[in-house]
Amino acid sequence: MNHLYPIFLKVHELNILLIGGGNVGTEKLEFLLKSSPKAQVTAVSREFSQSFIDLAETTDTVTMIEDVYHEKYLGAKHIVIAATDDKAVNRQIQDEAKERFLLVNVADTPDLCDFYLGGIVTKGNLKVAISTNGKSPTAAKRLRQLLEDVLPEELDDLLDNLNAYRETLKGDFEYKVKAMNEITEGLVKKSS
Ligand SMILES: C[C@@]1(CC(=O)O)C2=NC(=C\c3[nH]c(c(CCC(=O)O)c3CC(=O)O)Cc3[nH]c(c(CC(=O)O)c3CCC(=O)O)/C=C3\N/C(=C\2)[C@@H](CCC(=O)O)[C@]3(C)CC(=O)O)/[C@H]1CCC(=O)O
Ligand SMILES: NC(=O)c1ccc[n+]([C@@H]2O[C@H](COP(=O)([O-])OP(=O)(O)OC[C@H]3O[C@@H](n4cnc5c(N)ncnc54)[C@H](O)[C@@H]3O)[C@@H](O)[C@H]2O)c1
Repeated sequence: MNHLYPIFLKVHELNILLIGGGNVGTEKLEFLLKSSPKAQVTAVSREFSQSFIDLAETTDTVTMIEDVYHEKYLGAKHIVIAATDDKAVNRQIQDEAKERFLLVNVADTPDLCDFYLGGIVTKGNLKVAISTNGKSPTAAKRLRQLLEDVLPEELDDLLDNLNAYRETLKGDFEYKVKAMNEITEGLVKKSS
């Protein structure tokens, strides 16, 4: 069964705690910033790899704290991502985050995750998130690459135009739904 429910988080307005500044931590930060360049991230790690530091320094929204994990770092956070190479520490982070009802992701350990990070395609205002329910992150990556390639950049113009048209509609809600459905009908019509 696939029980996952995708949501689109405004991570520039939420506080994320990322623990572990090595290979996996860098990968998670890279994909986070690629999609959300102003993501508010506090990174705590015993030590940070040079690639993590280089990446973190590309934005002023990532703060690095060189320290071992302590539960005090969970304070004032909404979301936690554990990416240390110490399984016991990752488990401790998960336990202590759950006690505080925080949403937690233990990178690369599906059983300990409240949510998965997905493959993400951005075309202006359009955002497509991809998950394989944890079955194959590589397939999520390949699908992301495929969709990045086939979804035209013009999609964003289309969304802008539809938004402008929607603003011109004067009728009630029902009228607007009908008008929007009519004008977008061609998007899903199969040519015979
Ligand atoms: C999508 C993406 C987003 C991101 O990272 O932001 C992402 N993993 C990516 C790449 C990737 N990760 C790994 C490989 C090496 C190949 C391989 O091992 O398969 C590659 C491919 C590569 O790097 O080429 C290693 C790996 N990952 C997980 C496990 C454990 C397991 O599967 O049991 C292992 C084995 C660890 C080990 O061997 O010990 C688990 C998870 N990885 C997820 C997300 C979540 C499920 C997403 C879904 O539902 O599909 C989940 C469940 C939890 C999480 O981490 O959130 C990102 C692609 C971004 C992009 O390119 O667009
Ligand atoms: N590198 C990969 O591509 C990969 C692939 C699959 C699985 N994994 C697994 O993922 C885990 C992380 O791998 P990695 O390559 O990122 O390791 P890494 O050694 O590059 O990074 C681990 C980071 O965690 C930090 N750390 C360790 N204990 C800490 C603590 N108590 N508090 C704060 N920070 C702490 C270290 O300082 C380091 O920066 C490992 O268990 C590894 O086996 C890695």
